[in-house]
Amino acid sequence: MQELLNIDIGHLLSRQDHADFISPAEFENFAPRYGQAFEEFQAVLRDKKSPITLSFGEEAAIPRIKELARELGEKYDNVLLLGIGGSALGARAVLQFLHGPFYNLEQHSHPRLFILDNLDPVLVNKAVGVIDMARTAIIYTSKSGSTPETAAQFIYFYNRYKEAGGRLEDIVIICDPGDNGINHIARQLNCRLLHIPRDLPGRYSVLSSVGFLPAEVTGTDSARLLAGAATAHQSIADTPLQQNALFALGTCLYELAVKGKSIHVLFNYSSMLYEFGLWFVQLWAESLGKRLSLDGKEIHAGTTPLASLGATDQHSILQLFKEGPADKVLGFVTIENQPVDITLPEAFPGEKEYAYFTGHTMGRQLSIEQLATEMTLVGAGKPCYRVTLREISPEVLGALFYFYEALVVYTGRLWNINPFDQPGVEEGKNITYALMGRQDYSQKRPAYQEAVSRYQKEGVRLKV
Ligand SMILES: O=P(O)(O)OC[C@H]1O[C@](O)(CO)[C@@H](O)[C@@H]1O
Repeated sequence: MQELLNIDIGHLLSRQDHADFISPAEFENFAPRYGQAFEEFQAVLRDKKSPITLSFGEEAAIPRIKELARELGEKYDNVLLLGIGGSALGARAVLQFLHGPFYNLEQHSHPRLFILDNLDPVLVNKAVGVIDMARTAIIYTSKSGSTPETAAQFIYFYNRYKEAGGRLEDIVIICDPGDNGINHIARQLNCRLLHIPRDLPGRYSVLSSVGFLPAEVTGTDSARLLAGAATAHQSIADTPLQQNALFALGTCLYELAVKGKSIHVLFNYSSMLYEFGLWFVQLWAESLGKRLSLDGKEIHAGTTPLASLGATDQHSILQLFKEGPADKVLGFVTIENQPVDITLPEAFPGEKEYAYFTGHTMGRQLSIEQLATEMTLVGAGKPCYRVTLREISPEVLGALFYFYEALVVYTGRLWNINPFDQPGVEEGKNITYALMGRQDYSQKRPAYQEAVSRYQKEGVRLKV
């Protein structure tokens, strides 16, 4: 049987020395140079000692998650998921990949799923206009429980839910098991509570109750997502260096970054992968973008992730990819076996711009366009790799999530950084807490207020 994922790195390599690609000598040097780091990483995976392997322990939680999803489905027409970043992007990716963008408009036996992942009064107001709170269950997902955007949304919808006569014990809270405000609230409400493994960071948590419950609500078997991840895990952890796809790709991406390819584009050739692209952006950016190395040196690690959609973005950003700065490496993601294809009937036979479509399928046209795009980029000196997905299925998506999580953690080792923290986002949060009047930030408030007014005075305003 065909593999869940196939990785082609052939067009990251060149036949001779080439500044934009990996040369044969550089490639040959991978094993002696990085082999030990990779084999150590494999050992950590095999021993299930990496935070990402905590997902496999979540198998035990699946029966309870299924039961909860079934109950919510029986009682409610809608499920409203409140979360942001890693607490929402994975669920969005699962929904889009397995059900497409029109899930909420289709007729089916499962509840509609609304994922609100922004603090935006206009958006919230629009949602309120279409969601009947009396027929809506709430899932509040926050690893830390202190993320201010999600907390504000929860406060608002909790009140609307109460006003609509909602049963407090049906609210679902998904969070870290620590002693924090969100757990206190869960106990106070006596509501449903699911815990995320303590050492599983939010952006790596899609393969836990964070992704599993919304998936199950829409009828996706989360055990199949996890089974796909387990297949990828086994291949990454057990395949020797020379044939290991993760070793080859991760090492190429790191070496290309060092050679100045500072932007990593994921060019997804399926609208079903659009949200996966957003999940990838957070995972790559927050994990690898680090000022300090593990030994405290200022290194400003990482490359900038970008998500693009084929064929759509051939008509927007492709021009820049091909002829703009030579600072990008591109990964194409394609689907080998589409669940449906559409054959084009004969039309306008006398018009040469239209006649040639007759008998072609849209799927075939998309794969021709993907190949044409990739080939022209490689021809223009832009290194490209390709990930081919066997089909649209939970197993494939689980494997894809896990593969990119492992890719990030391995390349994090090469950068010598911690891929599991995000110190850079804390300062902005602290200013928000202080200015919003959070009690335990009262001492810091005057200094922040002064800094804010100084900052605003520095603005140079021009009229249009
Ligand atoms: O799940 P939480 O704790 O609400 O955090 C949401 C997001 O905020 C961050 O902590 C910072 O952006 C992300 O890492 C995380 O996914």
